[in-house]
Amino acid sequence: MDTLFVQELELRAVIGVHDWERTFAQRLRVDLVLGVTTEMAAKTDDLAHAVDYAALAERLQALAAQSACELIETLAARLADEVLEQPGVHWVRLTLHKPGALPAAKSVGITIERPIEHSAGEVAS
Ligand SMILES: Nc1nc2c(c(=O)[nH]1)N=C([C@H](O)[C@@H](O)CO)CN2
Repeated sequence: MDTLFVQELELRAVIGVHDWERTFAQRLRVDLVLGVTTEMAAKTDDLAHAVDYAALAERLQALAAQSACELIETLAARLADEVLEQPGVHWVRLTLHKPGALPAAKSVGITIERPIEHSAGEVAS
């Protein structure tokens, strides 16, 4: 199994448990590691046989922008489900950072791991 990664993708989302957090979109960052098979993409040199990380990044940014979760756990799970909807993704490890959450810390966040069985998405061969 190969891995495809995206580091520090910027997202914006309404997120947080406090009333003041419900009034504006906060800046978040997400790190992704995807379990993928790359043999066919490498053999054909054709994006149609690869997981398109640019298209995936846009989908995650759009999903975050439309969301309004209270907890980072909830948004992370929804983002992971979206990743697993992509054909060819077998599993995902996703870290969601909320840099502004704790003034005394550089960042806080959560890392979740999900196998394809966790989602309704199908794996394309
Ligand atoms: N486990 C979590 N703890 C907290 C969260 C969260 O999303 N998951 N969120 C908050 C607040 O929204 C915080 O970011 C700002 O005070 C607190 N704890």
